[in-house]
Amino acid sequence: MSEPAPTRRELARNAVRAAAMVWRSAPIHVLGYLAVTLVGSATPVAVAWLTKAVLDGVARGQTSALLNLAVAIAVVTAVATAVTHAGHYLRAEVDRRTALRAKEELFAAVCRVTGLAPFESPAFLDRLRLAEQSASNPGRLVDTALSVARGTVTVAGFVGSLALINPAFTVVVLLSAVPALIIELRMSRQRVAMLWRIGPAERRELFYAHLMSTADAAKEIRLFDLGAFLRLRMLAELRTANAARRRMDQREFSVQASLSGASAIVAGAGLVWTILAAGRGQLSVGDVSMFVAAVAGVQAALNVMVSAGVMVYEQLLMFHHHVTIVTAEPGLPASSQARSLPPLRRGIELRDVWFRYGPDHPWILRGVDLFVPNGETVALVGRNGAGKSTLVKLLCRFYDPTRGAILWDGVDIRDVPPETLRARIGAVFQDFVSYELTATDNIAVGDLPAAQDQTRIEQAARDAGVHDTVAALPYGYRTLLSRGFPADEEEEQEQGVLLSGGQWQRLALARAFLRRDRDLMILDEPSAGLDPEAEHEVHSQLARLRSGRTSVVISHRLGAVRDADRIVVLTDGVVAEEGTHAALLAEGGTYAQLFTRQAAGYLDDADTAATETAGAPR
Ligand SMILES: Nc1ncnc2c1ncn2[C@@H]1O[C@H](COP(=O)(O)OP(=O)(O)OP(=O)(O)O)[C@@H](O)[C@H]1O
Repeated sequence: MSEPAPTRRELARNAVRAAAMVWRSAPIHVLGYLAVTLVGSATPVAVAWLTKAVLDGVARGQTSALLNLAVAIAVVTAVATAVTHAGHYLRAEVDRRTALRAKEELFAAVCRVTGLAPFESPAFLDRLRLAEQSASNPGRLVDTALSVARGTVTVAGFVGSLALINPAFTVVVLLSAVPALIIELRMSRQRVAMLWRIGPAERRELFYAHLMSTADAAKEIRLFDLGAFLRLRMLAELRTANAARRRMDQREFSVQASLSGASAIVAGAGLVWTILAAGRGQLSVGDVSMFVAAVAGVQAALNVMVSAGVMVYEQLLMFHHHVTIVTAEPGLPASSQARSLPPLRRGIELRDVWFRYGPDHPWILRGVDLFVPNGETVALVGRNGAGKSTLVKLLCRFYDPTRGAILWDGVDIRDVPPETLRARIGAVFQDFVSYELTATDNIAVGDLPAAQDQTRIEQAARDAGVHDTVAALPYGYRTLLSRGFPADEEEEQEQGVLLSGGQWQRLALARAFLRRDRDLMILDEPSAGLDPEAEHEVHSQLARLRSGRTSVVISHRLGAVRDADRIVVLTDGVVAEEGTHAALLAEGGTYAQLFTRQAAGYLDDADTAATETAGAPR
């Protein structure tokens, strides 16, 4: 798996973008860093000059000025130390500020993604990981750019001296850096491509490591004794990634060894020429020593420049992942004529909706025609995998139908900005999220602006039947619902608490109650984790909430949906049956079969109980 490398033009644009980001994030610190770097590079020269003056003074016997010179050397040395420390601090601050901005940009873009498909795409997830990595140390760009600048100054300084002695050889030394640059650039492209290739292995390694270190999986891992199995898998992924990195390092090592050999040959040839010229009396001993120093200086500086240039290039290749995500379209195709969405009046229609999760996936919906009238409750039932949750995801426009359309009072929902549509929907999803936040926050996420009002939160909790539970927590609504984080020190909470599955389910319901004023309420298995009494209570509450509102309810507990205005049975990707509970029972189809089987299960239990009671010893 590889991906096309960015073009030169794209890289140039990325360079400007990266420089602008570093500059905008920390202009003062960047300037400060430049200043201390310049001062830092000037101090050795100053010390050298001052030392020379001291030595000359000693030689001439002018000891009166020596004290001042000694103080000057001490001051310059102190300045050199101070600017080194200041440089470290400023560089770290540039890193921190730029990383903050890069992360802000990156995750704003991630949150802008409108559909769910990218989060199920390995390419997107790999890119996101590399983009995060590229944001972790952006100050390196400044450093490497400075190294290039410093190298240029050194090269310019030595090239002058070298050219005076042997102009032709100067050209040879300079040209010898060109193949090195080309080869190193190719290596850095290969390195970035290698990082892309090992992305899935590294993500799997993280996945196994995460599994082994979180409470969610701890029970099963211990009961099924999965520790060694997961650890070995994690290590296998790490070995795969290491092997790819090692191969790359070995290739780089052999290339760099060859390049060093080539530089040594160039330098050696120069030295031979110099010695011969000195032998012929064309060069003095001083010229030979200058020549040797200048060749070494130019080669060392060119090396630094090439490595720094290559590092900038590599960083820009990595930064390309950041730019790709940040500048990507938000996902679902946007209509050219975005329409507003008036409150629902007539209803929502699914017109010949076909859907599959990808071109190589099976069809899940195969031409669903369905009308959800305004103010009515439609219950979706069907066997596992029939496509009920998928249909609900299409209603929220997490995906677009592959064929057909969903119309909201006749308006195709693809013509409406997704956030406008979603603002009109309240939902409890089958796989709702248990946020490791306080109880208040766990409810407030249902409607953040409205949730400023604590009484609304408490009312939603009351409606969901969870108020008493929350109020009885050690810190009431402020209690942290997690044991994985230290609780709020200001509140003097020592550690958070955990809720039971059914209590979490009720909190998720409270979130939905906070959005009770929305046009469409989606309830996907809203009572899955509740005990029978709680289920009855919640369904009665939901029935009150739904009354006069449009809702789509999914439940395998058919007793809970029998009161729906319309029950729709999904089978093989189409609406197989539709009607009221009574009508569908009378029809004697799939619904009647499912319902009677479920009811028989309850009856069997009752019968057993009755038999046991009857047969109990008198
Ligand atoms: N994100 C996804 N990518 C690929 N396939 C998916 C995805 N989500 C669901 N599926 C597949 O779509 C089919 C329908 O799943 P869906 O969750 O809609 O069924 P359901 O009727 O809600 O089932 P259940 O009653 O078990 O909750 C399943 O075969 C499932 O494997």
